[in-house]
Amino acid sequence: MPPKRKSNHEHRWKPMKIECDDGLTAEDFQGLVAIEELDSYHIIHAEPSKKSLIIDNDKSEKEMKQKRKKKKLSNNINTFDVSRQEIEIDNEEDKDLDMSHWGKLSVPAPIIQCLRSLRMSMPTSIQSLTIPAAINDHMNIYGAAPTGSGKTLAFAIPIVDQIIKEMDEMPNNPKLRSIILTPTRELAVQIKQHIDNICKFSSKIKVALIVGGLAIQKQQRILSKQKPQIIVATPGRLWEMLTSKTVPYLNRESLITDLRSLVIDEADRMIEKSHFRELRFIIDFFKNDDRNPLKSGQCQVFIFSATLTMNRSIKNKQHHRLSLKKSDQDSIDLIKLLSLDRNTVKICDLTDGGQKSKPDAEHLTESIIHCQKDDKDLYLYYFVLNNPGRTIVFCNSIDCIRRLLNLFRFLKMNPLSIHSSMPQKRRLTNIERFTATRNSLLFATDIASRGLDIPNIDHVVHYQVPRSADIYVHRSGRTARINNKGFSLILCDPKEDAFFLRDFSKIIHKESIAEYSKINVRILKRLKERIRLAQVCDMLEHKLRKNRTETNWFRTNAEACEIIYDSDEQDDGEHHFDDEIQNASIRERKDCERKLKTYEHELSILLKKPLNFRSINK
Ligand SMILES: Nc1ncnc2c1ncn2[C@@H]1O[C@H](COP(=O)(O)OP(=O)(O)OP(=O)(O)O)[C@@H](O)[C@H]1O
Repeated sequence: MPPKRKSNHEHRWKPMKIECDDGLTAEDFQGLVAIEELDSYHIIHAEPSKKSLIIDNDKSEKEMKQKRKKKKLSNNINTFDVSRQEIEIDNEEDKDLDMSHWGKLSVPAPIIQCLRSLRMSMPTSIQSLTIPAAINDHMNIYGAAPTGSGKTLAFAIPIVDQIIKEMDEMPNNPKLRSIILTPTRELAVQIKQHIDNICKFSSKIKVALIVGGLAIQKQQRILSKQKPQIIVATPGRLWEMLTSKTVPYLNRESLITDLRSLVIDEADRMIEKSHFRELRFIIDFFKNDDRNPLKSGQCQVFIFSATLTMNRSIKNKQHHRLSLKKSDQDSIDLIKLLSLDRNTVKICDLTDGGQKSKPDAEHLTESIIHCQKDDKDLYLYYFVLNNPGRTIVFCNSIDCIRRLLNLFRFLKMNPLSIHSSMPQKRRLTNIERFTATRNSLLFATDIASRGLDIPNIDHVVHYQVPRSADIYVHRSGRTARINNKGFSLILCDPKEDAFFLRDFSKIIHKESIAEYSKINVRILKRLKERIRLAQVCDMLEHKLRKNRTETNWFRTNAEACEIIYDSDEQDDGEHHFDDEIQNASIRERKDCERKLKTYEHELSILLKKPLNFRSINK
């Protein structure tokens, strides 16, 4: 039905005050008595023959909201009445799933229906161990389980269960009940999505994201307006908000009295130098109050990671790790640091002290290519061409990522990247683009090594050997998640090999990492020329960038000295900055541009020639 057209008098015209700030007097309005305005409308442009319609905005907005809500309901699982615990199931296939295993763990019906719609019928081992202890016995949980084994739901389900129980009692008075701390922003975004997925039965459960790199004002507004029961945060931004006292909802008193759970995800990372300061602030915030909710048991604590129990003497060997001061020794023991009574903590270690933090050999195939440092580009290119799919390549530095990104752009591989110097929004869109494309290549630093749950990553490549064993575990764990198969490849130069052998062998079982065998020397030779050309193009482009930066520097300085600067034309003599340098720079730039064009053209011809990988893979 088309919206009803309204006559003029039905609209809500409002008198408007005439402002005369611009020096206008009433006389200037020449007999005009008053102005009225109408702001609650929008115009729908009809077909050319018909007139446009003015629609009452209040009403149409309402209608649109209702429509949106209806659509949302039909897309998701339905019904919001938690107490009735009846949720309609959209998909006929889901009805046949046996969800009884979750019921046995005391998971409430609304969550089970969400899990059904996600087609998760069987709890994972860590979920089976921790959920009943958290829900029924209200234990604090200290959980170590392999990467991709479902640790997020192991803490998310008890947190939501607690909120459901409370909603029955006081449905209209939301309070901040849970804070989840994670080391990276991307992980926080993902945890929020996981929780949203199991809260679809109720629009009343709100989860907010408090992370750096995105507008703080917007996050403050969301907190004030939505009053979320759950906050997923990175410690720095949370601390900033707490201390700025700009959001009344996030005040000291409410945290001490209202909070019912605190999660420290990737806990071993959180106690490393870069995150520990802010985490300690937050913990001290609770500890410095006589009513410390962590100590009293009012606030349940969840501590999780795949490498939580990994032998610390191995992890701490690396220089970049927390150099422990004597006074900080205790901080490593999070249970002690949080003032938890050990009798209230359920310790679940499914990793055998870190020996089994990765997916098992049945699911994760680990491989290595020993090569010279200069040949890594070639082997990486070979591997990616020979193994189509979703591949994430980890590097130890941002410079390395930038170089590889450029190189693989010249090779027309459409690479993406993620590292800490990138604007947050681009980090998130790059992950989205990587996830949305079946054959995609992402270069990443270790900000992407922990926790990220991107579906169906087929391969992980360690372009540089990671600096510690736990990083190796987390990087490799981006593939082979939740019983899927995956492949991890290390590119190892002789220097790294010595280090790898010395420091990793105890934890990683180097003997289980086989030498990558599918190398065809004939194809490798052909790829060599492509790599050489791409490297030359990269080098030339780098030179060009440098030249531009220098030119800009000259220009800025020339302008500062009030000297006329023209990069392309000869100066007429009187005021010139430094002709010789300037002209050399222009010549160099033009030479670079010409060479770059030639090499790019040569490379594009080579890239069109087919390579027959099929014969090797048979
Ligand atoms: N019981 C389940 N059945 C099927 N899939 C599940 C189940 N529990 C969790 N998953 C899915 O498994 C994937 C991995 O879960 P999650 O990210 O929680 O792993 P993790 O143990 O935290 O991994 P990491 O240590 O790498 O952070 C997610 O996509 C999640 O939705």
